[in-house]
Amino acid sequence: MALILGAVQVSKEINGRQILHNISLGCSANTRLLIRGKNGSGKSTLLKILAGITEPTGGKVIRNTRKIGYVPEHFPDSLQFRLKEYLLLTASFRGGSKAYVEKELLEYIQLFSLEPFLHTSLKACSKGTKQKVGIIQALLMKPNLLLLDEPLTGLDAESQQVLIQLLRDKQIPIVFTSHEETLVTNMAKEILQIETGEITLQTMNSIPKKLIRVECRTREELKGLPVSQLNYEENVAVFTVEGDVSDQVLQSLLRKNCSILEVRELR
Ligand SMILES: Nc1ncnc2c1ncn2[C@@H]1O[C@H](COP(=O)(O)OP(=O)(O)OP(=O)(O)O)[C@@H](O)[C@H]1O
Repeated sequence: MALILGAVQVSKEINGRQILHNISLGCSANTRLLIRGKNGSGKSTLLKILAGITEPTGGKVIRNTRKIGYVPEHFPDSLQFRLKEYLLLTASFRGGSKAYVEKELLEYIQLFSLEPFLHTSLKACSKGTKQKVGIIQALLMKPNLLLLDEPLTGLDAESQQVLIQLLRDKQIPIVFTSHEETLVTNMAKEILQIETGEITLQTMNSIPKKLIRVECRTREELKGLPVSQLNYEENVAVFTVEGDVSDQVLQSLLRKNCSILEVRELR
């Protein structure tokens, strides 16, 4: 699969202190890579290097796209804009029709319940609201790769679910850091563990399979879906799907007007 982003033996030294040592990784279309580690282990520094915000002092980064959506851990404090004004401005850099950009922005505003804050100055916005602005800003540019530093931090439970769902539907590679278990179980396909700037573990993460029970008129409705252990009787189908495709399967069934009767994680 084509490489979209790669790090080759990347190191970073700041003020004579080695922050990262020989980190290598690669991202292709299906990547959902979680960078995990204790506070101060070097996760944000690595993400900044991947995003091109800061340069490595050793090794190199290969970027085969220029459309990288980067969401920092902390939204900048010094911006002199109001919320909607800022998002419209940043979205305008992407080009294209203004009406289309506004429509898309409106959808994100509704999705993240930002209506009450549209004309609030960014400086006066809460941490969670600023976090949403950072996320929407990155998504509006239609990136080919997302780099997210602690994306769930500061978001309320409902907005966390909205974001997880949005990200799971994206067909682009996503590299993220998180201390939250929800993102580990719902999104990470691979985990890269770093401790004091060094990779200590690189592993695959299996998202639990799901058992789905659904009412549908004919067995044909299930044709072409990646389901297994299918049992169909009297308009009710019971089957299992891999965790990472379960959302797509559910959406496809809903589009066919099937009624979802049960969705259960299989551990
Ligand atoms: N600009 C800088 N100047 C000096 N030291 C820095 C700088 N940026 C990062 N560091 C140091 O590098 C180390 C790694 O920091 P980094 O922010 O990457 O950690 P992290 O794993 O993201 O931590 P957290 O989980 O707390 O967000 C820390 O010891 C930090 O103090």
